[in-house]
Amino acid sequence: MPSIFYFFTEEERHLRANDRPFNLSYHYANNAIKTSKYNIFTFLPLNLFEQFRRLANAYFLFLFILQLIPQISSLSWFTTAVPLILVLAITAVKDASDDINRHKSDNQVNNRRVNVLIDGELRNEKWMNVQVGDIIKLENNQFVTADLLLLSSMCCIAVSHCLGFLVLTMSHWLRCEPPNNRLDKFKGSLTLDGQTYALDNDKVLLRGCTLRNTEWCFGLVIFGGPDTKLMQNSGKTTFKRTSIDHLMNVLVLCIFGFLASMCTVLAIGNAIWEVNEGSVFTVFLPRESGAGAGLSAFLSFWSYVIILNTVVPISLYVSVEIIRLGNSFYIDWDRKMYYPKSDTPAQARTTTLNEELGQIKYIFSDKTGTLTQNIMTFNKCSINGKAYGELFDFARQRVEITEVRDEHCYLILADPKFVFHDHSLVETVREGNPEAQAFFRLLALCHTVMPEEKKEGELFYQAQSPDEGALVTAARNFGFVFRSRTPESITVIEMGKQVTYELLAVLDFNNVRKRMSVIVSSPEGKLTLFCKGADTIIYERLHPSCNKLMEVTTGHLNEYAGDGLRTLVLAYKDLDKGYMDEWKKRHHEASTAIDGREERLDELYEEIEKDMLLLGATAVEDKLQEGVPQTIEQLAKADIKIWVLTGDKQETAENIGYSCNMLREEMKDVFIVAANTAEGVKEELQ
Ligand SMILES: Nc1ncnc2c1ncn2[C@@H]1O[C@H](COP(=O)(O)OP(=O)(O)OP(=O)(O)O)[C@@H](O)[C@H]1O
Ligand SMILES: [Mg+2]
Repeated sequence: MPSIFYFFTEEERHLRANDRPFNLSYHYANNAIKTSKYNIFTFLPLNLFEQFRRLANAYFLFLFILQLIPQISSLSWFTTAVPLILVLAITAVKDASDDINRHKSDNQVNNRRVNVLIDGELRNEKWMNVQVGDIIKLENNQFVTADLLLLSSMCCIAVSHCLGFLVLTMSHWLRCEPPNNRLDKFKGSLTLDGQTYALDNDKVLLRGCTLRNTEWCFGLVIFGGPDTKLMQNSGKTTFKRTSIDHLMNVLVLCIFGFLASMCTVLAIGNAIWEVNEGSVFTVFLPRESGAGAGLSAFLSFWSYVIILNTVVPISLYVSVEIIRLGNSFYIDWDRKMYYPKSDTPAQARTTTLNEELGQIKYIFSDKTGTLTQNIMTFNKCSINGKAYGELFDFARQRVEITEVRDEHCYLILADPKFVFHDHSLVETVREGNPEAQAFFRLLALCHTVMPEEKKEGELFYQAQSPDEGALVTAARNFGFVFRSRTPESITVIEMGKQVTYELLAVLDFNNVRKRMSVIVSSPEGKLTLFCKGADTIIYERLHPSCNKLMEVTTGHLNEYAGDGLRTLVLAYKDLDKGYMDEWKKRHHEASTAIDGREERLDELYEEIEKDMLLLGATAVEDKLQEGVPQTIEQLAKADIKIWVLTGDKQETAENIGYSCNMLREEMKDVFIVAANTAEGVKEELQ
């Protein structure tokens, strides 16, 4: 391939694993990074240039130049030069020390070591010497060196479809998109022995991440150093201006105008004086005799600029900055903004925006984890039309509390911290109620949790979403212990008996689908699809025979939502072998398709996730964080409008809104905007 490509903007990246000469011909950036701005030689000119881009400095420089002209200045040059040089020097020292720190951190990162596969053996190389196309080996808890295509790993965690180790002599060819800053998208393809495989976001590890729960992995470097998504995202920070800055700029400009007009008037006066009286005053300013009145007026215009320069309050900028700096110290020191539990003081991250704090009109907040604790507890459930969980009497007080702990010998591996306030459910499961068992089997199978069993009998769950963690833990304590998973199977201990299910497909969750499913085959060969998701979504996809059960369950769901609990609906469907085989084939085709992959998969999911049978619903509680209602009340008093983002069911969201004082009783008609398009929303608002 011609190296001419280098001169054009890259349109598509081509590379081959472990073929340095080939990859080098494209002149891709290697893995060294540079965040520093200057080196020894460029420091002085670049830094001065940057400093003089600030209005105050440029203004003083201009005055200084005027003062150097003897015909204009009656003041000596050092009156401006000394303060200017002082300011420049202090800033330069600060910039230099910042840049030295950047150099240090660059060096530290660039000199990290990683194992690179070169000529068939692993060599310990510096990060900066890693090239695009190299195969590197990462170990647990190591930082990911560059943007990698995951080739193989011990314990595939996020990646269920590993590509298998690239045999190095095989003819292969990798094409992918050029470097960009989209963290959530990656498109590429791998041609191996004439077969093309699609590569997507799931198969790349990005620089800046850390490898976890994985003994080792091999990855192929796709983007290095400045081309990595991390570096592509670290753009220049824009300088933010507050409204006071704007006002100050306008005022200073007006004062400049005033100065200019004053000098003009004085210069005209000077010209008139000279015509009438002659140039007697020139003892102060050395001027050649015989110069015309016009020239003299022009020169004296600039003299007045120097003499009257104090009307321009350029030091205002400096003073305001000092005030803000002091202000930010007060914020950092504020005892009332200190949270002792986690030892967190308030922190003024930027010193330029302090006064804007008093001008806040809107607060945009996330719900889960920001307003709430993000500690989910499985509280209630409805199985086949019967509700279990805390029982309340009319006065809404607990009447019967029986805690479910691992007092039963069959509950091996139970989580000792789990409590559930209703004993009848344990009895129901133990008696072998098929729906209750299917309910917990579903919870044990349909999720993306990773188990970790460090010691025999000590099981930990690592859940990306805490809701799922709570549900799987619940199943575990009711006798359906999710024990381990591989990309092809899930092992569950059901009422003390170990059962391994073959995992045929995972229909992932995303916030458009609002549901997730798994298709598993039991050891007896029975094929089942288990699905859990938002009630509205699942209800649309149920078999008509569930109508009655649906009504009862809806009643329970409304009750749960009324208590502000997060609900999920569970459903299942038995599949027959012939259909599944055929579906699986189409699924494989769709998942390796290069264009329209997502749409095709969605269609297939839609096709199989229908006519399901309802099992029940779960209710998970996520308590509000301490002080949230009080804080929101205070904010509301200050007339600050608050927007909260959540994916919860509408009733749940409303109830949480009430419980955290976002919505108050007197706000009688909460109105709902339910449109899906920008236009629709506008119309409804009107
Ligand atoms: N792991 C999951 N499996 C199946 N369905 C889920 C899962 N997580 C959430 N859902 C459903 O999808 C809906 C949207 O969830 P999503 O996670 O997108 O919301 P969110 O924006 O994270 O909201 P929140 O911040 O309140 O969690 C939820 O109301 C729930 O019904
Ligand atoms: Mg969520």
